[in-house]
Amino acid sequence: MQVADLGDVKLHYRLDGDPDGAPIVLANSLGTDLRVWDQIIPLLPAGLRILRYDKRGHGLSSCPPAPYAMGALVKDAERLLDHLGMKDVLFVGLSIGGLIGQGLAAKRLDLVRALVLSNTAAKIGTRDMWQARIDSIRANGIEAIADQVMERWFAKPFRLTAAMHAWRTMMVRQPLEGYLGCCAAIAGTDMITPTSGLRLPALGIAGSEDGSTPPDLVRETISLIPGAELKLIRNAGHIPCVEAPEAYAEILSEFIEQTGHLSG
Ligand SMILES: O=C(O)CC1=CCC(=O)O1
Repeated sequence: MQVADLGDVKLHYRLDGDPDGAPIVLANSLGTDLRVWDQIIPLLPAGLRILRYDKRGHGLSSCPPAPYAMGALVKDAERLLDHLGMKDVLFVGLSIGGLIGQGLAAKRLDLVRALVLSNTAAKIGTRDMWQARIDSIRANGIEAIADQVMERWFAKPFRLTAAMHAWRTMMVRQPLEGYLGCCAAIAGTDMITPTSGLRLPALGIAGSEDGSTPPDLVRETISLIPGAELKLIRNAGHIPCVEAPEAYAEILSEFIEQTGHLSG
C-alpha cells in the first residue's frame, strides 16, 4: 500500500510500470477510485512510470469534511508529484480529474508536459445543478441517485452487464463527505480563462454516449488549446477506460507516441 502524507491530507496512490520510465499520471473521476484504470494499464506501452491516485475524499485517501475547493484538489496533485519527484508528466484527467489537470497545467507548467482531457470540460454543469445534487444526496443518500449516474457513465449495453454492478457499488461506497466535497469543487469551477492560456500538447477524448460531458462540450474545451485534437470513442459513455479499455489505451498510446514522451 502506497500512501503520501501531505500534512493535512494523506493520499493513496499506486505506481506501476518502469520506475525509471517516462512519467504519466492518471487522475480519475467523481465517485471512482484508482481502479478505473486497471484495465488500461497492461495495454499501455512499456517504458512508462504510471502514477494513479485517489483524490481526497475518495478511495483509500483521507476524507476531510465537505466542501472542497478545486484549488485544494489541484494543490494535492501538485504536492503528490513534488513528493514523488515527478515532473514533465503526461497528465491524463478523467472528468473532475481533467479539471484538476487543467488547473495543474495552468499553475505549474513545469510539472505538466502534455495533457489529455478525457470526458471533461473547462466547466462541467452549472452551480445550481451541482447544488441540487448535493441537496438530494444529503436528503436521500447516494444510493437514490446511483441509477441516474450509471446512465451517464455507461452506454446501455454495458449497463446490462454484471460488471456494471461493481462500478455502481464503487460509486455508492465512496465516502459521502468526499463525494459531496468534490461536487462542491466542480460547482465552483470555471477553467475557461486559464485553459485558454495553455500552450502544450493536448488531446481530448469523448464518449459518444456520455451523458455528463457530451462530445460537443469536450470539443468546446479542447478548441481552447491551439493544436489540440479530439478523439471520439463510439458506444461509450463517461468512463471509457472501463467500458472501452482497448480503444482508450490505443488512443493514449498514439498520443504518447505522437508527443515523443517515451524518448524524453
Ligand atoms: O457523476 C457524474 O455526473 C459524472 C461526473 C461529473 C464530474 C465527474 O467527475 O464525474
